Amino acid sequence: MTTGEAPPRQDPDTFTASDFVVVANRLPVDLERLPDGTTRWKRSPGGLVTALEPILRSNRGAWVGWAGVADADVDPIVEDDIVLHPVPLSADEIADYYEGFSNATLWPLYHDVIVRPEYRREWWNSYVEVNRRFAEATAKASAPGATVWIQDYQLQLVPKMLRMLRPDLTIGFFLHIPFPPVELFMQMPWRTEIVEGLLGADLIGFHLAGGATNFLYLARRLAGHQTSRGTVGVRSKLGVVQVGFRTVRVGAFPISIASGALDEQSRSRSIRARARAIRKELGNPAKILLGVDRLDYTKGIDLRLDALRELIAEGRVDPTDTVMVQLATPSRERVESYVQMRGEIEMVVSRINGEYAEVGRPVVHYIHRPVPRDELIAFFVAADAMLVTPLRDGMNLVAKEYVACRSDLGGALVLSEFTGAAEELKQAYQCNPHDLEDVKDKLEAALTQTREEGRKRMRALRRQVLTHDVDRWARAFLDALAHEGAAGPALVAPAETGEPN
Ligand SMILES: Nc1ncnc2c1ncn2[C@@H]1O[C@H](COP(=O)(O)OP(=O)(O)O)[C@@H](O)[C@H]1O
Ligand SMILES: O=P(O)(O)OC[C@H]1O[C@H](O[C@H]2O[C@H](CO)[C@@H](O)[C@H](O)[C@H]2O)[C@H](O)[C@@H](O)[C@@H]1O
Repeated sequence: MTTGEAPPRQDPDTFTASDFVVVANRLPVDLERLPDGTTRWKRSPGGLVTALEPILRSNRGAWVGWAGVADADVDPIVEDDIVLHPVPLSADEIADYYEGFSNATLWPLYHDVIVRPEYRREWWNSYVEVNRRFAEATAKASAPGATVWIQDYQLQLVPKMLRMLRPDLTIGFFLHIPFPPVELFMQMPWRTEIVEGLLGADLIGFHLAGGATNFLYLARRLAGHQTSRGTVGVRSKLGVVQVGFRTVRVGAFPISIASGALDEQSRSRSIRARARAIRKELGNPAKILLGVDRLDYTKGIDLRLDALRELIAEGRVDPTDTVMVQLATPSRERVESYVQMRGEIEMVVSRINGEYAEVGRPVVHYIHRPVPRDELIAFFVAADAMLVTPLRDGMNLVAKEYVACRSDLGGALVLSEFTGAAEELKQAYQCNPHDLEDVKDKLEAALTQTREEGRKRMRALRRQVLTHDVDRWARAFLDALAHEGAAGPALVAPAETGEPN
């Protein structure tokens, strides 16, 4: 999407309702207020936007979402054939619904309680109120019989609210973050409301089969519905929940990237030249390590830095010819756990540089701002090892982007077992991020692999990423959503809940 300038405005009374509507907390672009009082649009952060933007553009649909700043009273706009419907949020709602319930309650709870979730009633009330506003905006934006695809943990009540407003719609829901183990989900004071909110959809998608199975168990136990039993397949063998006369289907659909387009971009002469220039600017080190993340405590940025520091201290990595680049997009900067984590990461960066850098030759280059797309691709092409070490991550598109950019079969991917991507990218150097020795060993293995070993692994990784792109993900989900429920598997009554299977 073109950004940087004010997009054309559209009279709110003249836009037509759409047959295909995506609903997400954020629009694909954020409104930015400049010091001189003018505004402009810039690409919003995160993998959800990376994945969905190309899909919506090719389907000429509508996108309902927040413009990223408080009280943005913006009319619907059209850009690249997508109608954008901004949903306004007040400063209090940003604090309570977005920073509070979404990112200080749900986000840590669904990411294995890496930090302690806070359960506050005023945050929940705001979450309900904002979900209602999204449901109403979506009802207005949708043509009769339209297909609506609701995204992610910020909007888990919208499926039920929307169904009550518009029973004519076909409603899909996709969760981009992990769905937690049952025993963690049971902490949530509003657990039944959330399960029932999601069950307003016709199809509920997760990245992994495990999340779908956990949800089926909760639909029996908390909402008292009959469900199918047994494993859910990947892009196949959906689970079912019988909600009165409605059948809700539940499945695993691992998300991906526009890998073909990225592969092509990364082969361009200008990107190759920029990758060489980056190496030169870094002082022509023998090895470049790269991290690319939103600055989030789930991403394990601190532990990859700890691993590097210990490898240097043990003489296993030479700081005079190894450079690490950590690109970190600012994220959720007013949430306390994010403030604290930023301080900790910046301390480790300074510590490594304090101990091992020479004047003009830092060991770790840390850039705390988003990098333009072409520049990011050049970094992927330049990096000898890509470090993806989250403690928990729904998918992690960065891992797939790196692989898509390595048509030269160079480079090596170090990948945490606790990412969704690890289920598909088996030939990466997979590590347990809770075991620092394991992270160090895998990092060292990645840096010392033979050329042949590296090529073999990268070839296999590329086969996976190039054949399973974001189009295939969207097609699998939308085909399943369109499919008129054929006879499903046998159902289990709520009384027989048993253990999560
Ligand atoms: N510093 C950065 N500059 C530009 N883009 C970034 C940066 N960090 C991450 N991104 C992009 O944001 C997306 C992150 O997606 P993903 O890895 O799935 O994690 P998440 O959605 O949790 O942030 C990727 O498309 C990645 O290229
Ligand atoms: O909107 P923000 O609060 O700034 O956060 C950005 C996005 O982060 C999360 O991304 C997730 O989706 C990716 C694509 O499916 C997945 O690869 C990654 O593992 C997830 O963390 C969040 O889920 C989005 O809603 C946010 O927009």
